[in-house]
Amino acid sequence: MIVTVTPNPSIDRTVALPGPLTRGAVHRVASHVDEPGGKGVNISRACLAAGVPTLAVLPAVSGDGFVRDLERLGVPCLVVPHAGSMRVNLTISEPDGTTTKLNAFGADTSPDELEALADAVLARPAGGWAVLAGSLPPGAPDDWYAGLASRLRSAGWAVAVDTSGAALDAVVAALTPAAAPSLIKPNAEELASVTGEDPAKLEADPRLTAVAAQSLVDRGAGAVLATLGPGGAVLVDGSGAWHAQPPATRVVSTVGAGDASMFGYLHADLLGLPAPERLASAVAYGSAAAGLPGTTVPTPDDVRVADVLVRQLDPV
Ligand SMILES: Nc1ncnc2c1ncn2[C@@H]1O[C@H](COP(=O)(O)OP(=O)(O)O)[C@@H](O)[C@H]1O
Ligand SMILES: O=P(O)(O)OC[C@H]1O[C@](O)(COP(=O)(O)O)[C@@H](O)[C@@H]1O
Repeated sequence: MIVTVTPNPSIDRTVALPGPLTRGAVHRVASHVDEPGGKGVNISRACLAAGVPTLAVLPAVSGDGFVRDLERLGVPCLVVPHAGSMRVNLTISEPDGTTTKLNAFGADTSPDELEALADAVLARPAGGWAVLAGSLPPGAPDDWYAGLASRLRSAGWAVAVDTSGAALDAVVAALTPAAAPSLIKPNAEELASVTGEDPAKLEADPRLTAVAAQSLVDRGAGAVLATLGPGGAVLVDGSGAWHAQPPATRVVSTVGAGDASMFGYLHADLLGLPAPERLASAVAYGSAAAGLPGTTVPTPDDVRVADVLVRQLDPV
């Protein structure tokens, strides 16, 4: 079971351009599509495609188009009543795969709404993974994920966190072996921001990434899956460090690649696979997502795990 919590979901609007984007110019779009998105929502959609039981917990105006779209897709969801309108995150997709994202803040949340989101998971019998994912909406305290991760761990959940900025800083500041997330999934920029490294150097150097990731494991994180875009990903846990190189990929849209890699990791974990195979699954899913348009979620048929090259890194 994978329960996802997305406190700041989004309508993902993708406009595909017939040629390169020129700043300041008027463009005619080749196509456009709206999809229900946000990090946990995408992970629940990947669960559905792979037959993994899931529940997507999110705030929304009940019965609005976003919820109807999720229901139409068949995504099991628990919707906490929300007063504001759903944000729209805009992706501009160019024919060479260049992806430009403009992410909105989202509508204000309230303490009641946040507690209802937390209760929705805490009221369930613990089992499997709880995934806390995406930015926090305006009005949420920066340490909301850190506090919820600790409560969920105490209740017996395995907890995965994928966030950025002040919310990620707070998760890292609160790391202790007893209350830390079981998995943190930063990309190079996010890992750099909490370790003081240079993101470009991390992307180019899996060994340096492993050292940065190990510093979070040393402070209590169960494992760190550091994704490096075209450079694949590095996994560090208490037992070792590995790097995985993706298969050759014709990139169409990288939106949702990180969410797909989180799903690939969790799916392999639920199957009881060892660390190198969890990493291979993460990278195969991420790269499959990068080869699909918009926020399209990969299905198991899209994924080429056998083409991912995994190597163990020397002890950090
Ligand atoms: N240009 C690319 N080519 C091949 N695979 C990619 C590319 N960009 C992303 N991926 C795959 O998606 C995963 C997640 O991408 P990344 O950009 O690091 O995450 P995020 O979306 O969280 O920033 C990578 O580990 C990789 O497997
Ligand atoms: O909450 P944030 O950080 O604004 O991110 C939300 C956006 O990220 C996505 O979940 C995609 O994330 P990834 O590209 O990192 O997988 C989109 O669906 C959504 O628009």
